Amino acid sequence: MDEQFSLGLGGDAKRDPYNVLPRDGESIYFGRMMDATEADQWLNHLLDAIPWKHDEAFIYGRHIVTARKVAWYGDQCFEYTYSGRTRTALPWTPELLDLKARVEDQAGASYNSCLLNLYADGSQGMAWHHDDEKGLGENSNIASLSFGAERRFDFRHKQRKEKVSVMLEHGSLLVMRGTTQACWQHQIPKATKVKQPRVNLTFRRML
Ligand SMILES: O=C(O)CCC(=O)C(=O)O
Ligand SMILES: [Fe+2]
Repeated sequence: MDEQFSLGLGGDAKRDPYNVLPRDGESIYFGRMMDATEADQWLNHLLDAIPWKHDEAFIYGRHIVTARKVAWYGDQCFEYTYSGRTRTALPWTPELLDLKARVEDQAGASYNSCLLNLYADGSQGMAWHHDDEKGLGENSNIASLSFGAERRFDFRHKQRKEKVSVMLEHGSLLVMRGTTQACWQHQIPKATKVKQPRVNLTFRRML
């Protein structure tokens, strides 16, 4: 083929959004929402400005402290309880509202809360789970924005045990919707070669 007609996808080429899941739900990977320079600025801002804290939980009566750090933001004084602890959301900052508006624009949905996760390096991950906090309702729409180290995100079908994965790039967006949470679990596996931090924001709508 003539070179001028070949449209190969280069390293940074923009791909159309696609559904990562082969069945039973929609998890749309939009790829990068911004260029690397802007994504770097967001990563630095979030690392500095968010009051990161280890998450605590009571599981089978035992006090657990996670390696990963978290923060929770939302519309006025949201409270939610999981693993035996009640948390109160911090009020939105102008910067988080800016990110939220851009995510809502891409996702075509609106959100009123955000859980932020900080993985210091590849020794930290998140075990298999689905997001089903009581306040989320059925067929919840969750938008996941990632900055920093590229990490693999795995889905596992609850019945069929089938697995699919997507690499979450710096500045990228993944939107989980439809029956994703009902039919699939997800995880961030540990990745021992990764030495850089990663920040993830999951925008949600609490009822
Ligand atoms: O860090 C991620 O990409 C996943 C976060 C996640 O699954 C959650 O917060 O429920
Ligand atoms: Fe999750």
